[in-house]
Amino acid sequence: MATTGSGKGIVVRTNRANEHADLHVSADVGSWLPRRSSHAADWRAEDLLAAKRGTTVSVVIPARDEEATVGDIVRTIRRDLVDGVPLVDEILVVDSRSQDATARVAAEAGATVVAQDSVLPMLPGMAGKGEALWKGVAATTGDLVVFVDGDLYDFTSDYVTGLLGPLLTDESVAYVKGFYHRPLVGSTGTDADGGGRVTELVARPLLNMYWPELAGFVQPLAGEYAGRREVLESIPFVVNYGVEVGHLIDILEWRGLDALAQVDLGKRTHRHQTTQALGRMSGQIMLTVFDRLERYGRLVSAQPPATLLAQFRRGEGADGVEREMVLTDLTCEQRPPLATLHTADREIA
Ligand SMILES: O=c1ccn([C@@H]2O[C@H](COP(=O)(O)OP(=O)(O)O)[C@@H](O)[C@H]2O)c(=O)[nH]1
Ligand SMILES: O=C(O)[C@@H](COP(=O)(O)O)O[C@H]1O[C@H](CO)[C@@H](O)[C@H](O)[C@H]1O
Repeated sequence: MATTGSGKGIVVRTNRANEHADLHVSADVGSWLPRRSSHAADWRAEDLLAAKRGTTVSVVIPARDEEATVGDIVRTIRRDLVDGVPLVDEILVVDSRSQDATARVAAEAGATVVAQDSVLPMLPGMAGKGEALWKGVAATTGDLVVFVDGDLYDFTSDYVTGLLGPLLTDESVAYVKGFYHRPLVGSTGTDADGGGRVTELVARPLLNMYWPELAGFVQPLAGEYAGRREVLESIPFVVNYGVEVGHLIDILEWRGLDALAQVDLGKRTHRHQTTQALGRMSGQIMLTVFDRLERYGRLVSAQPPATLLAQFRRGEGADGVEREMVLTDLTCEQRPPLATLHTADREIA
């Protein structure tokens, strides 16, 4: 493994599998990394309060069946950043068709709670994380919007201050992604860096192939990120798990790499989905990437990709296959930029 310093602090190692020892990311990525990467500890809440100067902040937490974790997340933000250092003006939990006590737990913890389908009710409701986020932007008013997943363990409020730092101190920054070490917590133990499976197996390779400008993002699918409202209301939201990759590509294409930043939030532990669920997530992300490849003219496919995913699991079988077949429609449904909705429609948000 060859090692070369980029001259900017990050150590670059070249994988032994390559004969070409002169591999390197683009000069744009090399200069973006030190300029637009920071650490949560760089952004103290007291300093950000001075920088706030009337800028309002909303935190949006998408939550589907998160009764076990959403309460602590809300309480921590309220304690530290509402009652403590008043950086946050609004905490909204979007109850995403939960079947458990998510709404009650979140409300008891001090959040405003909306049912996903009650926002913009004149529109037919849709399922998915991106739908919850889009409705969350519609139902809040903050100049800056911070997104925090509702399934986090060991959440600390410096996730929020870290994400707000670049936005409150540099008006040229439009959107900030968190990054972290991502343990994979299993029944037999924890793999310290085994999490982010869809990131490593699907999103990172695709983004490096077609948008190498984004190669510097340590966690392109991070569920913790923040943006300016005028940006978030000007881009479409993929209604499913394609929402994060869609945002990154759309903002890069619209505002350029320098409008994007990332902040090291330390470690992130969350509830993991099954491999089959991540298979469906992967399909949604791939269809979002293919949609953007066509949209931005980077690839023209002779035949559009199919959207039906067939998966197999133990169960009654037939035709010699002792498995159940599970079919999922992965269609990349999208919500339009909120700014394109008529004012009258918005007033019911
Ligand atoms: O239809 C959905 C799917 C997910 N989520 C929420 O979005 C966050 C991230 O989803 P999930 O944990 O399923 O994704 P992962 O982190 O495993 O990739 C969590 O707070 C979920 O409760 C949601 O609000 N609606
Ligand atoms: O990053 C990933 O590979 C996936 C799955 O994470 P794990 O393998 O369960 O740690 O998690 C992320 O992806 C989703 C799709 O973008 C986001 O919505 C989640 O917030 C994020 O946790």
